[in-house]
Amino acid sequence: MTDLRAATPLVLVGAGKMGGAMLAGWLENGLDPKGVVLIDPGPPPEMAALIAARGMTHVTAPPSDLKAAVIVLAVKPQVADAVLPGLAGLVGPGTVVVSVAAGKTLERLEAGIGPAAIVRSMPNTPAQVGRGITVAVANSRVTTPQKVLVTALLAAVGKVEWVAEEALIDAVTAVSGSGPAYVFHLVEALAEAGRRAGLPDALAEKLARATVEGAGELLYQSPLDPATLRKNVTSPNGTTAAALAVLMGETGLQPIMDAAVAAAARRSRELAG
Ligand SMILES: NC(=O)C1=CN([C@@H]2O[C@H](COP(=O)(O)OP(=O)(O)OC[C@H]3O[C@@H](n4cnc5c(N)ncnc54)[C@H](O)[C@@H]3O)[C@@H](O)[C@H]2O)C=CC1
Ligand SMILES: O=C(O)[C@@H]1CCC=N1
Repeated sequence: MTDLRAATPLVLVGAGKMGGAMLAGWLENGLDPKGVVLIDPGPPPEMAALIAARGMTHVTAPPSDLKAAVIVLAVKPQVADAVLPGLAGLVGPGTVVVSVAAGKTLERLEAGIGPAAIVRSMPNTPAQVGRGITVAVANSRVTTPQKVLVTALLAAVGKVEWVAEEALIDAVTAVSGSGPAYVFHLVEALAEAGRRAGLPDALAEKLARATVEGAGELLYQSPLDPATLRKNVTSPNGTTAAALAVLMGETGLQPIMDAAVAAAARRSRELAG
């Protein structure tokens, strides 16, 4: 288990779906709830329950008497600019700010909060079960120990990759940040196709869900690459081959995925503000 003691006091700004998923993962991994301060005027009910159950400090505005070790900014990009100046007082000489806000550039973040060590990162919600992946980029003020600390924090909820080129984060957002939604939609679409093929509702849902769960777990545990795993399902001239002729055809999944990822990356660039 990662030692997260150096990450406190940790101020989490925005304890919604992403901030909450990371927090749940950190608590699972031993983060001391007494070292956590949550700033959120309206957390979702399940988060409010977790805050109460674990005795975390919950405020609706930044406290004036605290210097944070880590500030995690997990509010919507559209409210980040308004929130950042109010967080400046929490920044001390050792503080590192970690933003998960889609689109918000390091330059824009620093313009809001003032001179600070800042990491722009893109996690995803499987962080909640310790199976996220986060890609991060640091500004020039981030020290090596701060990078080690942020890596420990992010690694507590999944895999971590650092990039030197900030522009890559828009494509990262489009692939892994938003990606879980594409997979969940695949479950919805597979279930719907099953219903249209005559399966009862509950069975169609159960089959689609279990198939994606199982395929994901196989991918996780297997040393084989996805193409080989796919080929292992595909008998020559069998049922899978018939389906893949559609999915891998000219109007199949690849052009749709290309368009979806391009749209998400474009939106990430727009969200810079
Ligand atoms: N949901 C996801 O899968 C991912 C989200 N992100 C990023 O995470 C950020 C948050 O997104 P979600 O968690 O999905 O949104 P959300 O709406 O679930 O959570 C945002 C939280 O911020 C709180 N909030 C609003 N105004 C605030 C303020 N002035 N001060 C403090 N807290 C305030 C809200 O009450 C809410 O609990 C966004 O910037 C998004 O781009 C990044 C990766 C994945
Ligand atoms: O949809 C969004 O904008 C955020 C960023 C990645 C996932 N959710």
